[in-house]
Amino acid sequence: MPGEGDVTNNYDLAREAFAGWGVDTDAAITALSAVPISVHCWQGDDVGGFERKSGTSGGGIQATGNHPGRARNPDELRADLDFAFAQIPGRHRLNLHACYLDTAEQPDRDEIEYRHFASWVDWAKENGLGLDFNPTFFAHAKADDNLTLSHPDAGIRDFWIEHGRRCREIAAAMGRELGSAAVNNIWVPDGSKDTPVDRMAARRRLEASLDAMFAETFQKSELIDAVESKLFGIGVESMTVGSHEFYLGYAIRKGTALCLDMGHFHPTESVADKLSAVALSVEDILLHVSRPVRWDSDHVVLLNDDLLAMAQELVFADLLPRTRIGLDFFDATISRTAAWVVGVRNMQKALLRAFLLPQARLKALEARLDYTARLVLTEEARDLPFAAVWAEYCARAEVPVGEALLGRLEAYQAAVSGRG
Ligand SMILES: C[C@H](O)[C@H](O)[C@@H](O)C(=O)CO
Ligand SMILES: [Mn+2]
Repeated sequence: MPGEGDVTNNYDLAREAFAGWGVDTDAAITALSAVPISVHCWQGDDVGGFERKSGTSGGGIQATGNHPGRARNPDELRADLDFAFAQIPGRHRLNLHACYLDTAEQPDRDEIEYRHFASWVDWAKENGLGLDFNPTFFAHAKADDNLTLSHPDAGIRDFWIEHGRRCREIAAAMGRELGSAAVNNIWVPDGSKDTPVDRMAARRRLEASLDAMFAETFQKSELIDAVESKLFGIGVESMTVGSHEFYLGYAIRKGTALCLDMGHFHPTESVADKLSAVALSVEDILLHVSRPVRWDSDHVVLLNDDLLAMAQELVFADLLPRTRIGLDFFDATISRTAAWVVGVRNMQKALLRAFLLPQARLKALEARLDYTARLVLTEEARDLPFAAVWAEYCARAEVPVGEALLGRLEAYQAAVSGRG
């Protein structure tokens, strides 16, 4: 039965098989164990958050489904995350949105402070996790026009600038407290349903608001600012103010990290291909690993060609030291904890496969234009026993694989499905 096989024996055979290709499996496991994945809190409750008052505007993003077991408060969300992290090998990070504050108070977005998130920091410390952060520029009455930082009304812009400014302070304090820089990622839903006539004015307003928000400087050891582009969203089909070109230019000029979300481009565009291109001009990269199905649908990531290509680029182009890997999907039709576990493990499996490829040999073949040998070896390498190396890594980390994993996921889901 999968998950109960002879892991050690399988691994010994796999180690030999990879050694025949000049690949060191133990080095690959060590490399993988050093890559943290930033796990998005919002998969746990369908992007709801824990504010006591919230607006209706969803910013064009939506979790669909009504599977039982949604976390209803910070304690339930942390319990779900504890469970999920226990099924995932390695040490990771939690990516928190500002609307997931943990307080009996009712601060508006422009009033939030570090103390409203202190319980998350305590929990992260206890569990050896890093934290990342995001201002929440949606689900609020002042975002109901699908305009925030680029709104023509200066009062609304100022409200959101203050929110973003406070989020940077909070993220920097988290980074300081945990001794690991927090990424604070800016995504705004701003755009236009129908064809606008003054795109330039909207983009100038967004740029000026970002500049105001980023005015205060922080140590890079505490805070990494990131900006996230998007092609379009529901309700903003004709123009997104923060398009890819807008933010690529902004990140280059202002020195922020660039966030590439796999769901935010035309379906035939490859984010894997973009990595090396933007890396020549941008120092830090943030990934939102997602799976668009026909649109930015945010499905759970599969171990598919897109993910394998992304991981291979990160490893082969040596981009891992300056890339933060975050996940961004939300599926409410399945167990939310299972969604996390499957998504994170798939990202790790993709990276492991990349570490296990005969990189130097393939690059040498390409450099001497031997595309035939490159093709043959790339295809033959697909038959190597990657699964045995993954199972060994999981065994060393004492996390389950196969049927054993399914059993744990089902048992946890059964335990939480009675939540109201
Ligand atoms: C909740 C996130 O901030 C959001 O998903 C954003 O990153 C995004 O990708 C919007 O489409
Ligand atoms: Mn995203």
